[in-house]
Amino acid sequence: MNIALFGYGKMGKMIECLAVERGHEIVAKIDVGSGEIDFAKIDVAIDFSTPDAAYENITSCLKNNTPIISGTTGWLEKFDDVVQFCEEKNGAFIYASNFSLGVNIFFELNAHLAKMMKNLSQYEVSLEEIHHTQKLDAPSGTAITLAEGIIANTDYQKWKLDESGYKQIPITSKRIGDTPGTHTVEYTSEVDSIEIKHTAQNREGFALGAVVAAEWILGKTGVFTMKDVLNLG
Ligand SMILES: NC(=O)C1=CN([C@@H]2O[C@H](COP(=O)(O)OP(=O)(O)OC[C@H]3O[C@@H](n4cnc5c(N)ncnc54)[C@H](OP(=O)(O)O)[C@@H]3O)[C@@H](O)[C@H]2O)C=CC1
Ligand SMILES: O=C(O)C1=N[C@H](C(=O)O)C[C@H](O)C1
Repeated sequence: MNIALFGYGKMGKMIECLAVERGHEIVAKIDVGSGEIDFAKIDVAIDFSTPDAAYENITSCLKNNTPIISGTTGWLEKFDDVVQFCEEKNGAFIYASNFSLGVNIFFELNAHLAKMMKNLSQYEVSLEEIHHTQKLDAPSGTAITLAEGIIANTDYQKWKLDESGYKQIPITSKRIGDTPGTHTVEYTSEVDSIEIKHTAQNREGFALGAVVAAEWILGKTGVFTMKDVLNLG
């Protein structure tokens, strides 16, 4: 499969290694200021760029009938526009705030726990995410997905960075060294606390998930999620 990488930073480089190991060819590495793109030779594109660049990268792939996998976080105010555009173009698109198998299992666990906690008003929920100091967005996309999973299964109505409130989930974001990504969901009462936690040891799980998603989407049309790819739940 011929893969184009939009964004050739920490993730782009890791994806290149894994994709080549799995027998794919990287036919384009698109970074800031790259010239014209020859879409004719691209089977599928993978975008791990920046919050400012993702929308343009994704829509240019859809305009050129190129399936696109995006893991870039921090641009989701335009997500609905992209979904509509993908449908208009009869294109193929997957976004995931986190491509790792472990985090996608963690998302299922989070939803299940939230259902169990729904009527237990003595517990209050909070989220914490820790990432490396170069990260541009906060809270992390993964923390937002976790908060949305709790909102969908309880009476909580929204999340807020660093702020508790009525029916509101507080998210704390910490930036420490080179931390690849640690997410904790905690329910606390007067007498105890329940905690579930996912710790990425490195970026390999994210990169492998993105390559698996690229392999999976070839020949399909529509807007999909990692739940479709991994056949979870
Ligand atoms: N969904 C998931 O599983 C994961 C998501 N992420 C997300 O992926 C994104 C990238 O992460 P990471 O690789 O660590 O970040 P990096 O900063 O290491 O890499 C981003 C790259 O994108 C480049 N870039 C900037 N503008 C454009 C553009 N217009 N088109 C193409 N590339 C561009 C940057 O170039 P320059 O440095 O010159 O600006 C840089 O090389 C982030 O949003 C992060 O949150 C990260 C890990 C896992
Ligand atoms: O920027 C990162 O590094 C990561 N970003 C994603 C996020 O915002 O959730 C996924 C992962 O945690 C690493």
